[in-house]
Amino acid sequence: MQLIKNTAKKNQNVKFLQGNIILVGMMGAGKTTIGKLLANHMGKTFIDSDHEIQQRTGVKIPVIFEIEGEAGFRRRETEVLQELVQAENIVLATGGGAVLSGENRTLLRQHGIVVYLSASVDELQRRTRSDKNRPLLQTDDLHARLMELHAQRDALYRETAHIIIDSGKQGVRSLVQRLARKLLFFKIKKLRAEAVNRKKCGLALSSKQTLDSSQTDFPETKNSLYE
Ligand SMILES: Nc1ncnc2c1ncn2[C@@H]1O[C@H](COP(=O)(O)OP(=O)(O)O)[C@@H](O)[C@H]1O
Ligand SMILES: O=C(O)C1=C[C@@H](OP(=O)(O)O)[C@@H](O)[C@H](O)C1
Ligand SMILES: [Mg+2]
Repeated sequence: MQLIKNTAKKNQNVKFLQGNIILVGMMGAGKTTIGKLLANHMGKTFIDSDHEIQQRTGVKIPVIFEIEGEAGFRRRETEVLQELVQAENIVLATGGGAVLSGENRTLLRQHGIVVYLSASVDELQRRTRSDKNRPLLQTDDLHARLMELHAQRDALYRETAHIIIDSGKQGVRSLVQRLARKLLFFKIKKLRAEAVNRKKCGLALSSKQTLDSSQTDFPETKNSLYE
């Protein structure tokens, strides 16, 4: 009986949370790993922008960096993101540098709930130290490089995200469950804010019988679920 209740509740939540979820964060934050599990948990399709770029070019990311430089990779990344965000009901894992462009940041925020998976530099170092597929991390001093990238990017991830979650403190499965709960609360909060505003707009209309554009704008839900 409990199982039936739980399943019914999960199905309700799945329906309620239709739409895109977009993961941003540093290399090693877990965007690809958590993204796959989250998509499975929420009945969404998983897409990874790096994977997509590799599919389309037929080569691995280090080869793109070698031939076209980082600038060439960034052009491809923007192009692919513009296309991928048009999908519906996906979990999109972006590459760690996607937020470097203002154009990308706006695009991502407009097309889904953006989640910043944050982690300490020590944790990121543990997770990426033996990786050969991240050209920006092929250096003698991995810790210093990660510190530098984190200093450049942390504010951009925060600016882009609707939700921030620390990905460093627990196993991946409980992280996915915690994130799913946060997404649910975020949606509830957003709908409440919209309902309150509709009510306000209605009252303003009946008293003034006018409606200008500032009254129709719903409040930004920006960064409303920080830990
Ligand atoms: N929350 C986590 N806890 C422990 N290890 C993790 C976690 N998230 C990812 N990892 C591990 O870190 C490595 C990098 O993860 P990945 O998903 O590729 O990160 P990203 O796509 O953000 O660069 C992988 O080996 C993965 O298993
Ligand atoms: O942070 C970055 O600039 C990059 C992150 C990588 O993706 P992950 O964040 O999935 O490792 C990949 O897009 C490329 O190597 C550049
Ligand atoms: Mg990844």
